[in-house]
Order: sequence, then structure tokens, then C-alpha cells
Amino acid sequence: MPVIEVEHLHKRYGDTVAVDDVSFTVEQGEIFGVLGRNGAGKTTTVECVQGLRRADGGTVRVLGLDPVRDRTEVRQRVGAQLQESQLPDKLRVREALDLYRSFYRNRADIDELLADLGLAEQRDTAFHKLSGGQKQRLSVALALVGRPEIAILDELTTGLDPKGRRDTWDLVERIRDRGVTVVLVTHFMAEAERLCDRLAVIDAGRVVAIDTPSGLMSRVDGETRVHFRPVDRLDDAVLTALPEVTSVRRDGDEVTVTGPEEVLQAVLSALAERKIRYAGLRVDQPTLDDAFVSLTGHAGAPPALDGRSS
Ligand SMILES: Nc1ncnc2c1ncn2[C@@H]1O[C@H](COP(=O)(O)OP(=O)(O)OP(=O)(O)O)[C@@H](O)[C@H]1O
Repeated sequence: MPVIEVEHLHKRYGDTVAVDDVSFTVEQGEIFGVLGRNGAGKTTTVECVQGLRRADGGTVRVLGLDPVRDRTEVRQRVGAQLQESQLPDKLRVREALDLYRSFYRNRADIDELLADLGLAEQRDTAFHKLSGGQKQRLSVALALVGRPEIAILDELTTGLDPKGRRDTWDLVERIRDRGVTVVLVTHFMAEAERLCDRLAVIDAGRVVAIDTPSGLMSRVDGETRVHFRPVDRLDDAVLTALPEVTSVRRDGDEVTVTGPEEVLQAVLSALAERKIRYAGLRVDQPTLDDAFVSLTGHAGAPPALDGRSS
């Protein structure tokens, strides 16, 4: 059952068309990604979903409600992350949660939430003394304090170090496991690939594809490459005879075999049958990054932008 339905959404700011015909649905209980480069229109789209912006055209339904007309009800049932500048420096973690909790009908248990988000020790810490990762987790806690049915998380891991990022990914999975539908806005391919059940790829205000990460990757015309070093003697004909193999190359003692996705299984079976041992097995497959480039015609966010703070 869809909990969010967006149809032909349009939104412009003056002469800038930010969202130019975006449609998608989000099913209950999934982690749905909105993936695109900076300026693609992701934030504007989710702000229309939250009722923070009025669309110029199209329709948005959230839990069967109109997010602009029924904004009070939508706010009760949809949790959104706060921008960090929206909290006063001296406000303590526990005070912030108490304050935001008072806005909601359904209130989460704060001690449980603090423990769940790894913030129990910071309960009396002032906001400005929190680390980047702790601030990020507090913003997620504030999004969950009203026991929402949907959580909208925008650029959740921007600015976090690799460990902070992995911890946050685990956290998002735990949120989903509690039955909360998650909308995850990101320009970070590895995050989308790891977390999302389905993704809408947005480019220049338009949806260019909606699919599972593996569905998007399978649309790429790339080949799987299997690399290994045979320990025992291997005649290339053993590999070239396999219907799944399109090419076999030798580079020093390394063999590289290319073919469709099934080539890995075919090569491993052929080696096992002939009891040929090997070392240094590596497999290169088309990535979500490759899919993004092929769908949008440009590279994903350059790595330098992953640490930006916007
Ligand atoms: N308040 C605003 N006034 C004018 N233009 C805006 C405003 N907000 C966004 N835009 C423009 O609309 C377009 C879409 O912006 P939006 O923030 O929705 O994209 P985004 O995909 O979320 O990008 P980012 O990842 O950089 O936040 C961009 O060209 C942006 O410059």
C-alpha cells in the first residue's frame, strides 16, 4: 500500500525550474531513496511531500492526506530531520527531545530513544558540545520522537567519517525494522546501494528511473570481469569454451575473464570440475555509479562533495 503518492509534481523558484514533472510512490515499510546530484530537485521534492512548500502543479498525497491542506496531521505522522542550525547552542540533548516530544500526540520513550541512538551518555550535553555524528543522531532522534509512520532523512551522512556513516546506516535499518517507512534523500551512491529497497534517480527536476539498486545496475550495459591467478596449469580453451565467457585475457600470471553476470559461476564451476586451484579472486561488476552515469549522462557527486555541509 503506498504511503506517499507524488504525481506530476512541478515547482519553480522564479525562473528556476526546480522540479519538472516528478512522479513516484513509496510503499509502506520500505527504505525509498531519492538520488541525484546537487541541485537535482531532491530537497524541493521532499519539502513538497512534507507540506513545507506548495507545489505549482501536480498532486501529493501522504498517508492519504494533502500535505498542505492537512499540514497539522501530516506533521504528527511524518518525522523530518531538523537542520542543525535550528537548535540553540545551549539546549541540552534531553531538553531538546522533551521540547519536541511535547508537540506530538504519540510520544516516544526518551530514554529508549537515547539508548537506541547511542546518545544516552550525552543526555545532559549542550548541543554545541556534541560532535558532528552526535548532532546528526540527535536530528534523527528528533525526527522519531513523535513515533512517526514515515521518516524523511535528507543528506543524513554528509560530513560524517566512514565509521559514523556506517553506524548511521545501521541506524536507518533499525528504524525501518521498527516498521517506519524511510525516505532517504542522498547524492551518495554507496549509501543508496547499501540501504534503499527502491530508488528514484532524479536529474534536472525529472525522474529518470525508479527501480531497486540491483535493477538499476542490471540496466547498465557493463560486463562482469573475473580476475584470478591459477595455481595449477590452466588451458584458456577451458574458459573460452564456456557459453557465458565473452573474452579471456592474460596479464602476467593473472587471468581476466569477462561476460554477463553469470560468468562468475560458470568460471568457478569449470575450475572446480577440473580441480584447478586459484588465488587472488576478484570480481568487478557494474556499480550504481555506472548506472547513474548511464542514466543521467553525467558522473555522480565527485568525492570532494561528499563531505560538504549543505
Ligand atoms: N529557496 C530557493 N530559491 C531559489 N532557488 C532555489 C531555492 N531552493 C532551491 N533552489 C534551486 O532549485 C534547484 C533544486 O534545488 P534542490 O535544493 O531541490 O536540489 P537538491 O537536489 O536537493 O540539491 P542539494 O543536494 O544541493 O540540496 C536548484 O537549482 C536550486 O538552486
